[in-house]
Amino acid sequence: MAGWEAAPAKVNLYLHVTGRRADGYHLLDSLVAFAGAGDRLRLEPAGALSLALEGSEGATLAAEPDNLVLRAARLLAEAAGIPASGRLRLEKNLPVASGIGGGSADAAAALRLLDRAWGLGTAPEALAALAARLGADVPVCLECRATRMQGVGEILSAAPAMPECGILLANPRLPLPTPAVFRARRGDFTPPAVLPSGWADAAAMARSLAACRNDLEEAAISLCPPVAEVLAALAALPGCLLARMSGSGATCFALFPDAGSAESAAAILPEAWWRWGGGFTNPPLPAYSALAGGA
Ligand SMILES: C[C@@](CO)(OP(=O)(O)O)[C@H](O)COP(=O)(O)OP(=O)(O)OC[C@H]1O[C@@H](n2ccc(N)nc2=O)[C@H](O)[C@@H]1O
Ligand SMILES: Nc1ncnc2c1ncn2[C@@H]1O[C@H](COP(=O)(O)OP(=O)(O)O)[C@@H](O)[C@H]1O
Repeated sequence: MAGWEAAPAKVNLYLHVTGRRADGYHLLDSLVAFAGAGDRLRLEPAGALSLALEGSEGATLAAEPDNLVLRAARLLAEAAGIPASGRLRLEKNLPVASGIGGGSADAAAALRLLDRAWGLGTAPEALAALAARLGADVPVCLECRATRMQGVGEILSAAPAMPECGILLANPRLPLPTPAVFRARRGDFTPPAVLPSGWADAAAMARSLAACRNDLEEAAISLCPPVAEVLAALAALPGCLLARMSGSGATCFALFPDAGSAESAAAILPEAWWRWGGGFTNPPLPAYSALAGGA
């Protein structure tokens, strides 16, 4: 039986809203990276499909029938024409509804884990299509490594070569639902970013990213003013190279030269906040990659 499958936190290093589709969904351009922080998912042998929640944030999310992990499991089983089975255990460490895609990462982890455990060998493109049906962020979470995301999340391409870099995540423990933030957004659209093929070090990456923005930051602050306090606290940390909000918030991130300085800086932040400091995760996952040109 498979071990723990990692569901790392997704970080939008920049997020440009470039347009809007006729159905109301927003067109995005975003560089997405994955932090060492995350949830974990495990499958144990059992008959009927079930889900048990554990971990520091587990109590905030009931094992309701529409949990994204169960939806992913049922969708995969249905596509394969098999009954969904097994006892899933989700260790929930990421705050819920916080702009770091915990639910999307869990759904993607469920697709990877169950495809393997059920011996399905689903083609990467077919798995990515199932992922897109579960949420706009699930395809990029299936990749699980630094990726450029466009369209509403379905157009994925290789990220610039990422340097060694530390990342700190901080959330004021206030949930912020994604639809409300998109609804509150005002202003023009932003063109897609122009990115180099890679960065020599974290400082060069931060300088380049500083020319980009998160187009949802203003809307998130209007709905949840403490986001501005988190951003100010991060920007003031010694060694901080860039402070910005991730996704639709309320989690904000700060970049540091290395994982050790991000970890030390996290300890300075208020204990009442959810905070994490460390490095990025960038594993090669060729078996599940639907990126043009493969891994
Ligand atoms: C904003 C982003 C950036 O990575 O992240 P989060 O803040 O959610 O982590 C994502 O695009 C979110 O993806 P995801 O969380 O999967 O969104 P979904 O469940 O598909 O959509 C929730 C709702 O957000 C709005 N939505 C979402 C994505 C998009 N490109 N345009 C939208 O307008 C729609 O109102 C939709 O009904
Ligand atoms: N396994 C899950 N983890 C987190 N949220 C989930 C999960 N399953 C369903 N949800 C629902 O999805 C919504 C978005 O959750 P999440 O992915 O954490 O948000 P965000 O992408 O903003 O970080 C939550 O409000 C929650 O009710």
